[in-house]
Parts: sequence; C-alpha cells; structure tokens
Amino acid sequence: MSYQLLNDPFQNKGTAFTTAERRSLGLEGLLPPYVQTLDQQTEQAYAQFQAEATPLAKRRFLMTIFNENRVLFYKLFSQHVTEFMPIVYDPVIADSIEHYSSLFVDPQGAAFLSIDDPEAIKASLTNAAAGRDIRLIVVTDAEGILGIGDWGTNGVDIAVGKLMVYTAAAGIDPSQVLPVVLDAGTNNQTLLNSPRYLGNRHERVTGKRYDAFVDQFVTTAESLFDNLYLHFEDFGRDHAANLLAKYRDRYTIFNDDIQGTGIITLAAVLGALNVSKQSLLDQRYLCFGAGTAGAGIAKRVYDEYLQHGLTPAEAKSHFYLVDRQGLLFDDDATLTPEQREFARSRTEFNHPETLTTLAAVVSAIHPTILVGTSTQPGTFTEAIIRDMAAHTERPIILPLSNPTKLAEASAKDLLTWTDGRALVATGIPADDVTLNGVTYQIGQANNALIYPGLGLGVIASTATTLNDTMLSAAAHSLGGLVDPDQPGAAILPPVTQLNQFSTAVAKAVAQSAVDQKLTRTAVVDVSQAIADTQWVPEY
Ligand SMILES: NC(=O)c1ccc[n+]([C@@H]2O[C@H](COP(=O)([O-])OP(=O)(O)OC[C@H]3O[C@@H](n4cnc5c(N)ncnc54)[C@H](O)[C@@H]3O)[C@@H](O)[C@H]2O)c1
Ligand SMILES: O=C(O)C[C@H](O)C(=O)O
Ligand SMILES: [Mn+2]
Repeated sequence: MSYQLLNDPFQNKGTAFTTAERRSLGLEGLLPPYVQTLDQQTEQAYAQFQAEATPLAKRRFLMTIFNENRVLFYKLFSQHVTEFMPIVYDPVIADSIEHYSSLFVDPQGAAFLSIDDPEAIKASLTNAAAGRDIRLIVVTDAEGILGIGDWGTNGVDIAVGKLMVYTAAAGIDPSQVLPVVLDAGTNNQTLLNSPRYLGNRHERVTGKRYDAFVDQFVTTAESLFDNLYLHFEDFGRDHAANLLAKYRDRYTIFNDDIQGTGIITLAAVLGALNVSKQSLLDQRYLCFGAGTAGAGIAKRVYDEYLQHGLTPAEAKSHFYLVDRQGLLFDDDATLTPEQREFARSRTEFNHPETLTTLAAVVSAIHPTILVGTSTQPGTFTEAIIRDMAAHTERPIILPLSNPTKLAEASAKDLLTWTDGRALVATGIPADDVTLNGVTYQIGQANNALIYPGLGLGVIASTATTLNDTMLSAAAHSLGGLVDPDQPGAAILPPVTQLNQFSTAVAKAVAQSAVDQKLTRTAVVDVSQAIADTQWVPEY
C-alpha cells in the first residue's frame, strides 16, 4: 500500500511528504528523514539534469522524474520551458523514438493497442485510464513520425511527448490525459530485424482490417470517456486526412499535422506580412512536399483567401504545390485528393514538362512564400533561394521539416543568402542570427506553439466540435504579440511566452465555440472557464 503510493506518479511527492503525511500514510521509514519543499526538489533535479552529458541522457533523466512524480516534473518544466522543450519534445524526441525499444524502462502510462488483439481495446483503455476522468487522448499509429517515417510501437513516445507539452504550455491536467499507440505492424525493416523491438513483428496491416481497428479504437474511446478531445498525431499520408474527414463531424477530434500545422503556419505568414506590410492578396504560395502537413497548411491559407472575399478559383490561383514529381498538374492520376484541389493546368505554362524540380518551379513562378514540408534536408539551396529573393523584397521562407537533420535549410543560411531580407520561421528551435549588425530572432513554426492552447480552449468551453471557424480564430489570436517594427523581429511569438499565448489562443477558441453555440454546457465567462480548467503543479 505505502509503496503503491510512492509508485503512483499522480500522488507521489517523494521527499516532500511531510512528517505528518508519512505517519498517516504508512510511509515512515520509507524515505530519508529530511523533508524537502517542492522548490528544493526542483532545484536539486535541475542540477542533476544539467550534469547529464548528452541531450538524450537529459531527456532520459527527465523521464524518470515524469514516471515518478508528475508535480515535480511539471514544476521543473514550467521553470525551464525554453530549455526543456527541445529535450522533452522535438528534436530530441526523435532520437528517443528511434531507440525506444532498446532504451525501454517504463510504459509511461500509455495504452498499447494491437491490431492482433482488437478484442482487448476496451480492457486496455480501461486499464490505462485506471478510473481517471480522461478528457484528452493523443493517439498515433506511428506511420509518419515527424519526418523520420514508420517507427511502429516506438512511436508511443510522440503521444507521450505531445501530451507533456499540453500540460507545460497550457496547464492541461496531466491526470486527465492518455497517450495511445495503435500498433498495426511496421514496415521499418530495422525494427522487424531487431531482437529488441517491442512491437508487433509483422508488416503494417492496411485496408479493411486497419480501418476496423482504428474505428474500434475511436468508438470505444468515445463511449468510455465522455467529453473526450481526441488528437491524432503522425499517421501516414494515406490515412491522416481520411480519418479526419471520417470522424470530424461525429466527434471532437483534431489532426495536429493537418490542422495544428495549418494554423501555426498561417499565423507565421500573417506575422510575416505584418512585418513586410504586404497583403496576402499579392502573394504567390509554393508548397514543397505536399503531404499531410503541406496540403493541410495550403488548405488553411486558402481558407484565409476565401475570408478576404475571393472565389475558390481566385484563391486557388495563388497556390503551387510541388511534390516528388515536380509541380502538381491536374492530369496526374497519382495525386491525393488534398493535392488535387490545388493542381495546376499544363496549359498555364509554355514548357510544363520542364517543371519537375523545385529549382525549375521557383524560376518559373517566382513565389513570394516558400513552405517546406518535404522531409528532404538541404533542398532550399542557395541558388534556389537567391532566385526567389531576386523577385521579391521580403521572401517568406518556412523550412518546417523536423527533426533538425531533415530541415530544408537553416535560418542562418536563409538570412545570409538574402542579406537579411528573408522572413523566416523554422520547425525546430533556431538560435538568433546576427548579420550586418542586426540580430534576427527566429520564430518557431511548430504546431506545439498552438495545439496546447487550442486544446485548452476546446476542453474549457466543452466544445462539441472543432470547426474551421475555431481554427481560424486560433491562427489570428497570435497576431499582435510581436512588435513588427523592431529590426530583426520574429514572425511568431517566442517560446519563452508559450504559457501566455497558449491562454490567448484558448480564449479565442473558446469564445468562438461559445459564439457559435457549440458548447455542451453553458459558458458564461470564457476566461474563468479557462482558469478553472488549468492545472497548476503544486502539492
Ligand atoms: N513544423 C511543424 O509543426 C510540422 C508539423 C507537421 C509536419 N512537419 C514536418 O513536415 C514533414 C512532412 O510531414 P508530413 O506529415 O506531411 O509527411 P508526409 O509523408 O505526409 O508528407 C511528405 C511529403 O513530401 C513529399 N516528398 C518526399 N520527398 C520529396 C522530394 N524529394 N521532393 C518533393 N517532395 C517530396 C512526399 O511525397 C509527401 O507528399 C516532416 O518532416 C514533419 O516533421 C512539421
Ligand atoms: O512534432 C513536431 O515537432 C511537429 C509536427 O507534429 C511534426 O510531425 O513534425
Ligand atoms: Mn506530427
């Protein structure tokens, strides 16, 4: 019984159990005698964190605290948000996922669901919830983890990591969340060949059996947990958009790679136009890597054009999508439905057959906005960027592929090649760049800057759905937080202010749900509802 308490991360206080608590809870003799405060514990843990040699070792140390004591973990995280984000989350989380099976120590409270045992879904979710009131699930099938591909059961870490950011950034109660991995097999040969791999050792199951497995998970989770907000993460290109379309009208669901990335990138574009004092209507938008994220962002920016009063055809005329085959044309039978929306006609160009590379397309259309979601490192080359920058005063360039090793370009190179004219945001955190006496701050266009606030707004308002109006409200809520006239101003607010702007995003989203009468219960005061929902790491 006493040990059970010490092993329960939601109840354990470790050395902070007071003498009276130790006596009443049967913990006498189970802890060293000195009673620490939470502040003393965090200070001590931070010193241990600093003593770890590598980023992965630092992450592993933090995970031991997470496994043992959630209050301590989140207190520490909240005191060092900017320093911990890249360790707990992207990019170090990618290393953690690649080595998950061989480094395994603890299941971290996740639910592991197997396509080979769908009958166990209900029991598994019930066991993992352990009687808690689950309000938020992050689920992955790990087919498209960041840009590193298929990682099978190892991908559970992205669900755990995304949830940690929900709590650190927006104060979502960590006892009300559940990470879930759907193990449908893996096509990653390294995993299949590894004797240490902890997932199902067979190829991915697709088709009807896959659809039925996901459906059984969704319907079971929705019936077990009232008021559930269901966040989909890192599904593969063949499934992500389909699942969103299938369930978004029935349940309160969210696809982070499509919608989260869409709104943070729209916010970055709006922030950049705020700096350059240009109009969206004068932009030519080029997406490089038109997959889940690329098409999701294009759709969100396209909706913004519609809001400016353009017809669908007028709005689409601003967009050019490039994938492996080059510029996407409407006579291409291999296009995804999301790509087809933005495909161009060959008759628009004199030599359409030459438009098979990014360089050729940039040179032909002279984009003013270039968004990279291709997973192809270094593809925004000096020649391409110089060509783009020769035709626009303030090129907006967003290399968004994660983790660091997959970025299309670095912020430093982009600013150097454009003499500081580029308006840049990157997927992973980037250091300031000093060039010709100006220090440029680099915004982070990562959905982590927006999905926590979005989720808080949905949960606090008891929204019954997440629609495009709410998503648009989220994107617009980040405006006005940066002084655009400051030389070198970032186009997105800094991670140091993550907590403040998560609340701003939550308010905008919750207000939108209330205005649209889409809440389960009546919400009188949105700010109060948000404050009441937020959890604070204190004993
Ligand atoms: N910054 C963020 O918040 C954020 C959010 C989501 C995704 N991403 C990143 O975006 C990248 C893509 O993620 P996704 O979920 O869209 O994956 P995805 O597999 O759905 O899409 C990748 C697309 O790139 C295309 N591609 C591959 N090689 C190419 C090449 N040589 N030239 C042109 N196109 C090529 C693929 O065909 C595919 O359409 C990942 O690196 C991911 O980390 C970033
Ligand atoms: O996880 C991230 O860092 C952002 C995004 O969801 C991605 O898939 O890259
Ligand atoms: Mn993702």
